[in-house]
Amino acid sequence: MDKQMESLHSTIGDQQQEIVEMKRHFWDEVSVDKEQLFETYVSIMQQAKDLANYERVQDHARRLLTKLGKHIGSPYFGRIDFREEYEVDKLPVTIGLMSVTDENGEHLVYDWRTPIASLFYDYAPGPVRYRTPMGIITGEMTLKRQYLIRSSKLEAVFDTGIQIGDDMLQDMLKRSADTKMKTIVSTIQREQNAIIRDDAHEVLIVQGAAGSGKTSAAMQRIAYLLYKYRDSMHSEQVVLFSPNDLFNDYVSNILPELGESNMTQTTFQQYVDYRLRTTRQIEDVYDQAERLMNPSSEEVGQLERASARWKASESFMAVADAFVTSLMNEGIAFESLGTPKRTVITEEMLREHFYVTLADWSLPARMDKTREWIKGYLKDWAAREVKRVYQRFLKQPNYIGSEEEMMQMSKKHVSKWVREMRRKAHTYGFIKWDALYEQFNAHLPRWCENALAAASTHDASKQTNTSAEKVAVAGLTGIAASHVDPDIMPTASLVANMGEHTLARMNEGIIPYEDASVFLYIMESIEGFNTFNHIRQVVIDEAQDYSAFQYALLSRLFPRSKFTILGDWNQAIYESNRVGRVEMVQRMFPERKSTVIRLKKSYRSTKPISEFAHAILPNGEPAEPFHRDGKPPVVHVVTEAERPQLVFERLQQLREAGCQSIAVLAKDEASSAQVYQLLSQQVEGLKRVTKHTQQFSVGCWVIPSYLAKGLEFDGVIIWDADQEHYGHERDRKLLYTVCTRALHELHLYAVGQPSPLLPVAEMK
Ligand SMILES: Nc1ncnc2c1ncn2[C@@H]1O[C@H](COP(=O)(O)OP(=O)(O)OP(=O)(O)O)[C@@H](O)[C@H]1O
Repeated sequence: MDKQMESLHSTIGDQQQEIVEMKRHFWDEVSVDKEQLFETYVSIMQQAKDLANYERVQDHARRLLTKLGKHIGSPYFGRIDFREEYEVDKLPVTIGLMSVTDENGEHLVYDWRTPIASLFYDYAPGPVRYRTPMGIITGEMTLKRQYLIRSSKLEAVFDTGIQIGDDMLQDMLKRSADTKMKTIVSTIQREQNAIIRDDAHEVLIVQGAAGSGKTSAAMQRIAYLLYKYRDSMHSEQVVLFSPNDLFNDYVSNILPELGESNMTQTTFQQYVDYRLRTTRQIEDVYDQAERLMNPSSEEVGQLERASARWKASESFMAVADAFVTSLMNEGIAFESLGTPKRTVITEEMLREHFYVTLADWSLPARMDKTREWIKGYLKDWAAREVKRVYQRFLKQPNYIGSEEEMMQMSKKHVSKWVREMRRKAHTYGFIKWDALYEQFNAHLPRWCENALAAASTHDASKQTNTSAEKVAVAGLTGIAASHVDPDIMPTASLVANMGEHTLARMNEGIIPYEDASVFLYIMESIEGFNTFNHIRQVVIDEAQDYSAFQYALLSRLFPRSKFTILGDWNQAIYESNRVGRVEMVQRMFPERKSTVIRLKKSYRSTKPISEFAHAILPNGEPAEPFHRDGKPPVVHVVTEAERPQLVFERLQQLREAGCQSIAVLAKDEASSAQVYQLLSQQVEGLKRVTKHTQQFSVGCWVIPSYLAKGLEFDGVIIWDADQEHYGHERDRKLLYTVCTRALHELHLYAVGQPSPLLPVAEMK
């Protein structure tokens, strides 16, 4: 690698000299002589081509140099000796973060993503097989060895068995939590490797316990896919949907560290904000969480929680479908188009065109055709209007100028309004979208009845095996209708209350979070679904936080993409998504081949912390903790007055014990602000995370519980693990989520009675 870097340095240096020379003499050959015009042209083109070539080579050399520089301190981490069937000689295969070849092109180190390297992750010494583009290769692995090399120093060597050595993993897991996620390439576990290299499924769903390496596996998977399909797939064709900007920042280093460019990172909220045609403010998931945690009354809380739950479900999707189906015949509120003084196209004209002229077309086709009709109408209108304005100008004595100028002025005057109206038509501004969603809520019980009726038609058609059209009657997609569960349909009066409550929120100028995706789904069902065809791979992290509507939208948004979906339904802390299940996610991609992989082992926390956290969820998915010793979690029962001082002392103690990142987790935003105020005087460098925080640094942080999702800290202090804050059954998953953020130490503080959801722990 040293030799290669040296040679690259000199190539870059020599070429740089060449480029400077070429640029300096670029114009020397240029002749102004007309006779030599053609020769001049050829010479310039040739030079430009050479220059571009040099620059391309330079660019490549520079990138390679950076890569070599990055990996030279730790050029490999594994070795296997492999003897192919019917061969005599063993091939030693050294594995690292990048392939390195000698001057003859022979591999010195194999990239961890090469087919042969998969043996390292999948097998113990013995008979083995691996898949290559040419077919399956079988043979015997006679040695499997791991190296720990840091800063060009060999620190340890292990010969290992089935799993990638526990010693190595212990060493990795003992380290401190960083502000950025770590790569796990040298210790990828077999079941994680299956996720990383899966190529057979269009939708890969991973359900894994907290800390089981879902996010890590997904990141290495992207690096793997970018390597495998390097000729046809680029990083900008990969999109990551993550919970927030902070999380985006946390994982943003992985791909560059693995030598790839970063993918596009976004949040679903950003898409909704960009796309939803509303003048109201769209609530985000965090404001929703705050609202549901702190309702104005118990009654409102019950209603809002039920509403949020129901509005995320497939059953409710059937209700939205029923509403959209009804709009085929009537009900869309139109917005007239015109100038400030005159209406040009009235609501009535639009209604007539949409519901009579285009009655036989689908809704998206009607939208498109109405838009075109408006544009045509405006063209005729503009011609008439220009004449009218021109006549008016002619009659006005204070306008002076030639007839030509007057005509120009008239055209300019009219085209300003035409442009404005065309823009409105283009963005479907001829529909009163907010009014439409209000109408949906005003008659919610009616759409529920329609949905139930459609569902029974659907069931009947299924039983009698009648035509596909009948199934489609059940809803636009047919997916939702088949999963209408009459048992979870709220009663008619509750439904009416929910509708009214949403209307009241809309009157206050807000679209509640649980409604935003429903509204968008209705809007896109009418307009036609928006699509991004060039995207090849979509990764959805914290998948349990997405509703049926969000999946339905995402699957249509990326029609040509494969999906990697990672979630832990044990961490479904948002009320609006508790109905979500892995099976529901599969149903949302009916035409794509999908599979579910379960990760059962959790790596993040020490064994005592993992066991403590899992005992909070006795009915959750089972998880086996990786065996790493540590101190058991402690529940501290304290008085309110002494808590700040005790937590301060705990922070000091954790810092002295070597914890570099420590989080004090308070349940909601208000208490997190209060804790920050109480502690910031004493704790030097204390920082606070809010939903607007975009970046993370090592140190002590105060964080509202729900914002700690996906992150990890050396030490975690839970400020309010008491009956008052975590007293309800509905708080169980949140409590589990916050406890599983800790790598090495977990301390819970309770004023008065500790939370009844906690397992019996050491109390102080
Ligand atoms: N094979 C591995 N080798 C080394 N460390 C690993 C491995 N798998 C997971 N880890 C570590 O375990 C921790 C948890 O991983 P990660 O955040 O990917 O899990 P997760 O399943 O996404 O967790 P959560 O759902 O709780 O957010 C990280 O510190 C990660 O580096």
